[in-house]
Amino acid sequence: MWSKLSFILSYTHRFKWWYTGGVLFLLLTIWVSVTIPEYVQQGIDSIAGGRDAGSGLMLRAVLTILVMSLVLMVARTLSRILFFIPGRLIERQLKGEMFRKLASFGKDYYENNSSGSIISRINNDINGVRMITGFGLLQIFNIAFSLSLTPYKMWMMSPRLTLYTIIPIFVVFVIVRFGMAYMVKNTHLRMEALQRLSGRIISFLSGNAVIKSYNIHRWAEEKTDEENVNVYDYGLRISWVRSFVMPLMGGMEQILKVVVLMAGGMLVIKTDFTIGQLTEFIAYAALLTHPISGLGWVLTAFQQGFVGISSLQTIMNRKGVDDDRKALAPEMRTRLFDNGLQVRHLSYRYHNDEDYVLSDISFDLKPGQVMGITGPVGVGKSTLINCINGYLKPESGQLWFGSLDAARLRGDDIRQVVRTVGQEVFLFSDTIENNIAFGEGLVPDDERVGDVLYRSAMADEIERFPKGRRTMVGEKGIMLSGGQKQRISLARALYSPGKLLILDDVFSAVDTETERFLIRELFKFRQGGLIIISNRMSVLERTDFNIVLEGGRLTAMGTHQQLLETSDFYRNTHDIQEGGKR
Ligand SMILES: Nc1ncnc2c1ncn2[C@@H]1O[C@H](COP(=O)(O)OP(=O)(O)OP(=O)(O)O)[C@@H](O)[C@H]1O
Repeated sequence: MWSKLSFILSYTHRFKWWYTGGVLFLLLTIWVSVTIPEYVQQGIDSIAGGRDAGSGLMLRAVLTILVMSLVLMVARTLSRILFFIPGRLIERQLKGEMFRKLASFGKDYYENNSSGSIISRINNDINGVRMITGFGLLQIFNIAFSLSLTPYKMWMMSPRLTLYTIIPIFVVFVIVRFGMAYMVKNTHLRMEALQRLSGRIISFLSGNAVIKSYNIHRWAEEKTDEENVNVYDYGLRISWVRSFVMPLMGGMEQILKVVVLMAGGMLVIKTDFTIGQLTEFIAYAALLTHPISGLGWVLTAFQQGFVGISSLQTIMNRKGVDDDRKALAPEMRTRLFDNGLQVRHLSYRYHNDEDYVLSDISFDLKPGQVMGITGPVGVGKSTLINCINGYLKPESGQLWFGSLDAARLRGDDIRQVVRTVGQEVFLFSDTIENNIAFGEGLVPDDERVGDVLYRSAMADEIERFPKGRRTMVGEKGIMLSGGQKQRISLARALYSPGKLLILDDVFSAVDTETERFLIRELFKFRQGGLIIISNRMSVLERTDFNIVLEGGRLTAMGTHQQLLETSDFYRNTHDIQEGGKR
């Protein structure tokens, strides 16, 4: 509870002057609201007093009510503005902070949380915080002021009549409380169902091509509908409560009026009360209904908001993969690969309870060298390069950049000098040139873009697009072929080169001629080191040396010629490919 309150306070205190202004205008609003009935009473009683005695008084009362109503309107509007804007600003800040935090998590977080559910949960949770810090706080002050001033005024007029009004208010409050508790439970269930639904929809939309090619629309629709029905069911329950509780509020105002009219009417008959006083009392009773219904709403909003806050806190308190690592000074960063890379007895497993994917791997890569990695499928080639580029964290002492232990380096420091073109290419829904140049400033450099497009063997193909390099690639690059996407991804790495370039099987989707061109260009212009994962001999025979991975172990290392003699896997692959050529 306290941690949640301090979470709210840590954001609200940044806007304390907004809230202070809001509270002052709210006080003015409530003071004017409870003062107007006094003038109504004066006006009515002056009418009852007859023309001579009353007309002047009545006119004065009417004018005062008019002025006060104007003040009320302005003060109420300002009080709302001063509470709502901080609520929205806090929502904006929180979304930014959450995005930064989520971006700092490693792969393990995303293995257990689908992006659909993360987005939906965060939106829901942050909405809850906005409700609390905006309308919620306004209501709390509103209720506190109204429930102290209005009953006081009523009590001063007639303690007995005040007690009569409390009974229906209490009954309705209890009903509202139970109704709201039921609503909170269902809102929570609905939120969870919505998260699952968003997760499914996102996954089905990204796998739309598979759904179409296997003609499994019905299966996807049924899966989606399962959750859709849940969202509908819970939503319906919430609507039922709303349809019952909200009219109850309106009803309560009428019940109160009847109670006050009956009990107060008796007082008027006994001449203990004037007609004006009775009208004033009825106005107060009506003023009470809103804060009481507001109380039911506030309790629910806070309960719901607190659930959201604890889920946000879980994310906020989770450490990013690099939180404990110190950033390198900029000059150290740029010289990170100056002494090459040393891998020493590297072993890696994804989870503590699983077998090692990589075992006891050692090799050196000097600046300027080209190294090939080859081996059967699933032996840990991508895992190895993800250890080198800092996405995965090897244990201390197993991977070094000169004298710097990679286990102590931040991933972004490593990736400033190590560029990777992976198997899975991601393109943003933007133009080709922006997809290439996004890492460096907002305006792509025409000449450099042209140069890297040529070196990635994309220049001719792009000329044929209607808008050339300004062609939009569509969601995730949908309008490009697999090979084109890979080469744009290569162009991206060449546009802002690091000191070590890693290519994970990027030649798999290109023809032999394009492959030859790409290799020639890569070797001609390479800066620093180059690691290429490939099983193609045309690539491996041109490197300085290659390593062969089998079953997570390094089974052979050497030049193309050496490996033909020492590695069975290498020789077999060579023979098969040579056989294919004949
Ligand atoms: N995030 C992960 N969590 C758990 N296991 C994983 C994860 N990623 C990969 N693996 C496992 O690690 C092993 C090696 O995978 P990796 O992708 O490194 O192989 P690879 O040699 O690059 O395969 P390919 O040639 O098919 O690209 C596989 O058995 C795979 O199932």
